[in-house]
Amino acid sequence: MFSFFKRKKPSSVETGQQGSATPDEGSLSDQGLPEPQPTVEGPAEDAHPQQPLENAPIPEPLVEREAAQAPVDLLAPTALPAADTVQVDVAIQADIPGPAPELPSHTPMPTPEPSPDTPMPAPAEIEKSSWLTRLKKGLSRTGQNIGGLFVGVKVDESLFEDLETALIMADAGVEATEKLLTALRARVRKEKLSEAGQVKAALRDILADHLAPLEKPFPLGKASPLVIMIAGVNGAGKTTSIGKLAYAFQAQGAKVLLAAGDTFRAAAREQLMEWGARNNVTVIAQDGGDPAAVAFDAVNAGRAREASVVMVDTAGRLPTQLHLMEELKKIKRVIGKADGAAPHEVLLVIDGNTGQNAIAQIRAFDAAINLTGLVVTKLDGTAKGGTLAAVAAGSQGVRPVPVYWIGVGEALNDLQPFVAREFAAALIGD
Ligand SMILES: Nc1nc2c(ncn2[C@@H]2O[C@H](COP(=O)(O)OP(=O)(O)OP(=O)(O)O)[C@@H](O)[C@H]2O)c(=O)[nH]1
Repeated sequence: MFSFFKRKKPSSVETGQQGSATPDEGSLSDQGLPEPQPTVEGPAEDAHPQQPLENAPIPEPLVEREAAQAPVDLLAPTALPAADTVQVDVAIQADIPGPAPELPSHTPMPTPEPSPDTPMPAPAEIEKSSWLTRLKKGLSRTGQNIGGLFVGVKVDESLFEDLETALIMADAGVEATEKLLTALRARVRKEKLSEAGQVKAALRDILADHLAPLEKPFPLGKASPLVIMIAGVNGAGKTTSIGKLAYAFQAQGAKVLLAAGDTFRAAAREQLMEWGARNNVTVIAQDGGDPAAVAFDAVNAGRAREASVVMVDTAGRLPTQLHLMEELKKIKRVIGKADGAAPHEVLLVIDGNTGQNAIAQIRAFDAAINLTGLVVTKLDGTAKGGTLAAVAAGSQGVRPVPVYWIGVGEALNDLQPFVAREFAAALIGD
């Protein structure tokens, strides 16, 4: 549910003020880039006091919004803002309370007195173990299907046959399944493994090694601002992931700026603004118009404000919608006009429930915009998780694009870096 943004009525907007630099590629030709046009600042009334809003020409509707001037108390109960017009084509009140973010549940529990003999786990350890529990829970369907095969059985050919079926059912695909089972048979022979538990441990190691090439730390400090373009099919979790990443990057000390490049769906822009408010970061938005313009302005704004990260959201699209795939290529090209080395990272967000279709998505988006990484969401619920094994195997000609993060829920800390060993353990129910 989106909050209603209360329109702040700026007392004035500077006459003739233009909005975004147009992303029209004609005007962004190699002959010379247009000077980035001034943008309408969030708290515009202080900046441009000369002319009443009613009489002012409506500027090109670029909005640069300081998402929240007062830090948002993430744990505070949500006070619904007074419902008013949703307007983002002029300055928006900066201190609108957004809805409370989904935070890890904080159920008050009676705290037992720590015994002097019992070492207390460090907060980081608690956080880690809770993440692993959630990952395991998210992948429990596959975990039970595969892990259950090793209970009370002999190590014989029928175990391998059942494993083959379970891996295929988990969306691992034929290539990965064959590769994994060939390696497992060889290990069983070589090490003369006779216990089902030993075979399970061997499978976990082989799977972890198989997935390891997909594990890569995200190069947050590679450039400044690091421009990250985010793409994916409709509803994959792009905007939500951007919000979670903004939170995570800020926690690492980064200064984040967001670009509402999904100009197709108005609610997506508002959704991103909510995330901006929650994280207290600037959001560059435009009412309708060209997503490339928003991206272009955001990169320039990021540089001017010395942001360390600029994340550009884009509208969801299917690889079969060729004109929309062309639009995505254009956004990428125009970002490159604002900064020759950008976008530094091009991420595809994939819904973990998509199964083998994820492979087709990766192939198509990779061909269009040359992906640098994946974010796999919704590995909770019905996701089977084996798709990552298929990606690692280069199934159906897919390039094994690194998986930077995986998501197992809607809470802020439900998106975490992909760790092959943890994922492999969860997949086999360990
Ligand atoms: N269960 C679960 N839900 C998620 C996860 N990530 C995102 N979602 C939910 O998925 C839904 C769609 O997420 P969005 O971020 O709006 O997806 P989008 O890709 O930006 O959508 P479009 O802009 O329409 O293409 C929202 O309800 C999110 O809360 C996840 O890891 N687990």
